[in-house]
Amino acid sequence: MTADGADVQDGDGQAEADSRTEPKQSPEIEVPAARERARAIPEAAVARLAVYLRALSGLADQNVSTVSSDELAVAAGVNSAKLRKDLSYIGSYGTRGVGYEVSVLIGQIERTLGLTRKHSVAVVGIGNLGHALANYGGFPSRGFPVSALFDLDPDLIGVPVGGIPVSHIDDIVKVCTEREVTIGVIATPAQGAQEVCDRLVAGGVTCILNFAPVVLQVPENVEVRKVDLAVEMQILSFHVARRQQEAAAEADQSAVDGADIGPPGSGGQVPGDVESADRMVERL
Ligand SMILES: NC(=O)c1ccc[n+]([C@@H]2O[C@H](COP(=O)([O-])OP(=O)(O)OC[C@H]3O[C@@H](n4cnc5c(N)ncnc54)[C@H](O)[C@@H]3O)[C@@H](O)[C@H]2O)c1
Repeated sequence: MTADGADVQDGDGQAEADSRTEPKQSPEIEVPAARERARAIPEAAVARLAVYLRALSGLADQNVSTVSSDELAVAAGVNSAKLRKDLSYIGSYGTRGVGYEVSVLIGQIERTLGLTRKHSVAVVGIGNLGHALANYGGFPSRGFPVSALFDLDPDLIGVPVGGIPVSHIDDIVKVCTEREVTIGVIATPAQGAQEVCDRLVAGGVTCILNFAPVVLQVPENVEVRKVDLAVEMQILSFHVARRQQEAAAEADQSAVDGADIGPPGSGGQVPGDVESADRMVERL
């Protein structure tokens, strides 16, 4: 894949104005600066960085060495101005006429997302959701191997799911410590989720992905993300409703505009557009 000449232009970010080339990799200076930048990255941009990483990994698999922002934006399904802005948060501006070096950008995003650290995942609650998560083959290839499963149902203990035998919840601290689990996925009912969380933390887990419909209390050094598909659907619903409102407002506006340029003698009203005229009267 080749880069287009117009790749690295000012998008929407002031940060893009000063530099056009990749900062030199100097660990002594680069690491604290990168940490500082990572703190300032908006949450939504962090989520998109993960999407760029997936697209970049696909390009690397095809031996693509450079990519333009337009090409990467298409591959990631975002607009290229947003992509350039997001990459500016991690100090990556690409090179004019060349674009971004795929391997360098992968390294930068991985460092920013903390993926250079080895992760190991435990899933707790091997019911419908836990089974699906444990059987999903996509986590190991993205750097998140599942290494432990826990439940309290005696029928499940010792049964392999996705190749890993389910351990009893009472062994959670010991097993998590031994297997150096860093991410705990809670897929138990709400009741009991806090206790599961506390036990994961006691086993050294510092990242919790919580599917249970409950707000968890954790120490300051522990990061929690709550996954709620109903919330995602509500957000989708909000966007659709907003689009419909915008479309209705536009239709109203064009009715008003149409009324202004109506045929001579019509008093500005397009014949038959009684409903729009009524709305105009309401507005007055
Ligand atoms: N966030 C979402 O979008 C979403 C979607 C689906 C389900 N969920 C939630 O995920 C959770 C699991 O749903 P499910 O359909 O898989 O339920 P499920 O009843 O099929 O499975 C729950 C499992 O947890 C085990 N369990 C119960 N208490 C436990 C404890 N203290 N320690 C260890 N294991 C325990 C049970 O034995 C069972 O195997 C529920 O809280 C549900 O509300 C969330």
